[in-house]
Amino acid sequence: MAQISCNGLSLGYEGTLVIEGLDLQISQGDYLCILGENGAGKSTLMKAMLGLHPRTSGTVTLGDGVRAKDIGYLTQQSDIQRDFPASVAEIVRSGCQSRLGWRPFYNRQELAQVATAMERMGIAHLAKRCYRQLSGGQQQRVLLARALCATQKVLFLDEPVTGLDPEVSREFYQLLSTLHRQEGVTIVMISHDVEGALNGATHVLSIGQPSFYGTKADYLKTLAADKGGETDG
Ligand SMILES: Nc1ncnc2c1ncn2[C@@H]1O[C@H](COP(=O)(O)OP(=O)(O)OP(=O)(O)O)[C@@H](O)[C@H]1O
Repeated sequence: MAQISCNGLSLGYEGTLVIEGLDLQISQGDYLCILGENGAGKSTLMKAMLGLHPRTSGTVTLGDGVRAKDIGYLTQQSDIQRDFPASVAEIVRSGCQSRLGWRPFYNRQELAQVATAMERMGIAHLAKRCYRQLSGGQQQRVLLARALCATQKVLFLDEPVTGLDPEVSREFYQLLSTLHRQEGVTIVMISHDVEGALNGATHVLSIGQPSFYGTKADYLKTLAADKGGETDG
């Protein structure tokens, strides 16, 4: 059973459609890379799958025990977020917030989860540091640890390596691959860094021209065939 299914999904803003009739199925252990030009509708699709953007038509169905609040979401960072005056531990802890309900404090299990997430992301030593004083790569690790506190199942990442240098990006992809391979976390990532992002991916969705949805192996075959066509012609 799929964790997330989109059927005939169309999305837009004020009468303008950005995505039309999309069919998609994401299952446990998939690593889906979403590609497309600026403005193609990638972030809008991610928000719609999280229930944060209204559908124009079609359906988004969550299954296999996944609810929207079980999805860890690492959004594109704005300058205001980068400048947030909180400690690393506070930011990571806020990943548990959706489970707090009316409780005023985090429980022992949640605090243990926060500590584990920081260990796994290699940022435990930064716990008391102020978030806005960290480097871009450290900040992304903090946000990934935060997203991990929200989920053990599914991670959504919107352009997570934007602004990071190639070495730090590589480390970040390695962290994601470890979560994917060793812990079976489903990963859905939007990226403009096609080469880096495709490395660990199992599936590709390309929105716009050319559009594609399928396994990475089939995507690479399509690309090779297109290139062959170009040289033949
Ligand atoms: N709040 C909004 N109101 C109106 N139009 C919007 C709004 N947000 C996005 N759009 C438009 O919808 C289209 C899709 O935007 P979206 O952010 O989903 O694209 P994207 O593929 O994620 O782009 P990028 O790669 O630049 O992040 C764009 O043309 C954008 O201008």
